[in-house]
Amino acid sequence: MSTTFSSLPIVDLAPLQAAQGPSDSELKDLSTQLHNVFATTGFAYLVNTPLTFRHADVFGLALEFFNLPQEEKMSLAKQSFRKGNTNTYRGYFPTQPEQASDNLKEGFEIGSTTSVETRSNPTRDSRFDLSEPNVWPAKDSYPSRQRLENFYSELQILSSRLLSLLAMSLGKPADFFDPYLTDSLSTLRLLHYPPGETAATTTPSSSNDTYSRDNTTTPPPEPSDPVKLSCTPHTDSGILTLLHQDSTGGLEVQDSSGKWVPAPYIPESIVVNIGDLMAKVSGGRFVATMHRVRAPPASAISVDKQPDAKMKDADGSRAKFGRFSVPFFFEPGENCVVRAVDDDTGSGIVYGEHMRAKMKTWVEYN
Ligand SMILES: O=C(O)CCC(=O)C(=O)O
Ligand SMILES: [Fe+2]
Repeated sequence: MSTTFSSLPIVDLAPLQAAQGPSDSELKDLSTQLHNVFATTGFAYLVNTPLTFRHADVFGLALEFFNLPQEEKMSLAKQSFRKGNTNTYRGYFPTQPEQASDNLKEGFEIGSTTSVETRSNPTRDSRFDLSEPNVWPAKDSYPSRQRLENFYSELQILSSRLLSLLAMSLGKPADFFDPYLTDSLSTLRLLHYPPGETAATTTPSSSNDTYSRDNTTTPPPEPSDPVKLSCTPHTDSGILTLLHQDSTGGLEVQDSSGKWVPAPYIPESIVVNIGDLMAKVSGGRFVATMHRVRAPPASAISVDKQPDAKMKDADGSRAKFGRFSVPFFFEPGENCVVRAVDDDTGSGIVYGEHMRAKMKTWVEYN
């Protein structure tokens, strides 16, 4: 049950780093901790994760992409942004200030590196191919492709381990959700929020026009508290989200009373939250919490970015300014039938159909 809170809990994943693996009692303890945070705040920080990527590595990968010339980024744009392109689901999306002044972000998304041919029975329609291959800049423009793919794999493995712990916490065997992950559609997204002067002052939008797999819903009104947003209030739609945010700040999470609680930067931490799908699968025990991002101030340049040699601004790119974040949306396969763990009625929803229906309401696909 969602609760009030004034800060997010911290879950220490150090036991997952042990060479000999966690003990049974450590696993049980982690499972209970995760259950408790996801049943209350729905959001937590993870520290001492087993990832080999440090924050500087992660934001280096993002900066290298966003510092590419705009035309090169647009050559990777999804079809809804560049008609001649064939990629419908993976690739680049630019900021769209004319569509949503409270949703100012550019992004680059990749899915699994498993080739589509090896995937079982993808259901395609003419508009969106959820299993389409990734698109990439030329090798010498983006030498970090392999590292980004490795990062995706590490995040998928970590998410799977967390999902096993959640299965245990719901009274199921650790491998209960393994079938969900056949041909998983997880997405790794690099995000850049340009500095605040371009973001309009706004009361939070009631539009559903987020550029993402986010589920944007109407937040409670805040007439006395107009804020500049660059990511409009939403819940995420999948199983879990693992978020790397830089030190700019601005992420806020809504508690059950409607209050927005800051989720400030904690060095080397990952923010984790439950998506709509996992809230449903848990039979309502876990909560998919609303969150948003304040527009970064015009002066925003976080310490993570400063020492990087790639900061040179040859083409006038302003990518070094603003906020960077890297969410990983952990999602099941397209053909996965999703139902609540204790629901024996046989009903369920096919995840791919659910995603396609949702995408029709997102501005980037219309
Ligand atoms: O940039 C952030 O910190 C959050 C992004 C987010 O919530 C999303 O992309 O779903
Ligand atoms: Fe989100």
